[in-house]
Amino acid sequence: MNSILESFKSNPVHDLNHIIPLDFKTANNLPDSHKWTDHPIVDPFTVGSVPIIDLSDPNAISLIRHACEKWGVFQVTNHGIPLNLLKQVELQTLRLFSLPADQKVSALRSPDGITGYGQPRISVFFPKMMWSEVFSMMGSPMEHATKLWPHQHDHQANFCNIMEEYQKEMKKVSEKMFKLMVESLGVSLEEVEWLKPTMSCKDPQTLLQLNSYPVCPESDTSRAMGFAPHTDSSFLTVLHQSTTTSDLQIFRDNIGWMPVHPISGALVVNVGDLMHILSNGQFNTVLHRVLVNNTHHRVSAAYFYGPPRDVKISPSINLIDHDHPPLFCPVSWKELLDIRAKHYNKALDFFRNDIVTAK
Ligand SMILES: C=C1C[C@]23C[C@H]1CC[C@H]2[C@@]12CCC[C@@](C)(C(=O)O1)[C@H]2[C@@H]3C(=O)O
Ligand SMILES: O=C(O)CCC(=O)C(=O)O
Ligand SMILES: [Fe+2]
Repeated sequence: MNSILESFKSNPVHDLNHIIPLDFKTANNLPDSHKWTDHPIVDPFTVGSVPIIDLSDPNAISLIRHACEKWGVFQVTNHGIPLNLLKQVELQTLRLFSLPADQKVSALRSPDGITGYGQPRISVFFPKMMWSEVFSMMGSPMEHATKLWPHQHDHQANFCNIMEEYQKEMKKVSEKMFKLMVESLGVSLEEVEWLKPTMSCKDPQTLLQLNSYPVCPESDTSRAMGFAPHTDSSFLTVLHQSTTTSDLQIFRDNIGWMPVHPISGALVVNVGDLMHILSNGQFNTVLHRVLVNNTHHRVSAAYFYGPPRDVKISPSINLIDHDHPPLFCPVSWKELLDIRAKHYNKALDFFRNDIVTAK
C-alpha cells in the first residue's frame, strides 16, 4: 500500500456531509451551509503578477529559483505537454462533473479512501462547505469510471485513456520541474538518493485530482468559497486551469491575495511543503485559494508530486552550514499528512527544529 493511502486509512472522514457534495445542478441559491462570513475581500489594486517562465529560456534555472524563493508559484510555457491533451482533459472533466448528482455519488470516495468523487479533503477543517467537487485518481480510474458510466463502455475507455495519458505526461513534467528546482538551489541531483537509477524501484508517489467549481447562483459570489486557503503538502503540484475565469489566488506576505490569471496552454507550478523543507526554507510553500463566479463553470486538474514511500525528506546537506542550521527534522510524506490530518496548515511547525510543539 502506498503511504498516502495509509495516512488516509488512519485518518478517516467520519461525517458523510464532508464527503458528499451539494447537488449543484438543483441549487438555485447559496445555502447557509455554503455561506462564508469572514471571507476577506480581494484588493483589486495589487501590483505585479505570478512569474511566467519559458522552459526553453537559457535562464530558466535562475528564473525558477527566483520564482520559488519570492513567490512559491510560477506558470510554465514550452513544457512539452501537447495542447490537445490539455483540451481533452478539460473536456472529460466537464463531462464528468456534468453528470447527474446520483451518478457521481455512485463513485463516491470512501471515508478512509483517497480516490473517487467527493468534496475536497480539507472540508473538515471549516465550519462552512466549499462550492466545489473533486474527483481523484491514482493510476487507472477504471474502477470508478464503470460506476460513472455503467452502460457506456466508450465513455469509460475514453475517460481512462485520457487520464492515464495525462498522468504519464504529468509525471514527466513534474520530474523535470523537480530536477530544475533542485539544481537551481545548487544541490547536486546525486544527493537525491531515490532519483538514482539503482533506486528505480523507488517511484515518486503521485495523485491526479480534477476540481470543479460550478456556476454560483448568488450574485454576491464573495460569500462563497471554491477552495479554502491551503498549501499543498507535495514537493510540487502541476495545475492546469480552464481559461474561463481568474478565480485561483495566491497569498503574498505584506501584499495579500493575488490572482493567478490563466494563460492558454501554460501550467501553474506550486511549491509544496516538502520542497520548502528540502530547500531548508529557501523556497516558499505557497498559500492559495479558489473563489467562485456566477457566469462560468470552472474546472482544473491538479497533479501532486511527492517522494516515494518511506523516504524521509530533510533540508539538503548542501544548504546547511554553521550559519544555516537545518530548520526541519526529517519527515516522510505520510508523517506530514498524518499531522496535517489533525493540525492542517499548522503541520509544518511540528517538524521545525526551532519551535517546540506538543505533539
Ligand atoms: C497526494 C495528496 C495531496 C493531498 C493529500 C493527498 C491526497 C489529496 C491531496 C489534496 C488535494 C486538495 C488539497 C489538499 C491540501 C487536500 O486536502 O487534499 C491536497 C493534499 C495535500 O497537499 O496535503
Ligand atoms: O482549482 C484550482 O485552481 C486549485 C485547486 C487546488 O489548489 C488543489 O487541488 O490543491
Ligand atoms: Fe492546492
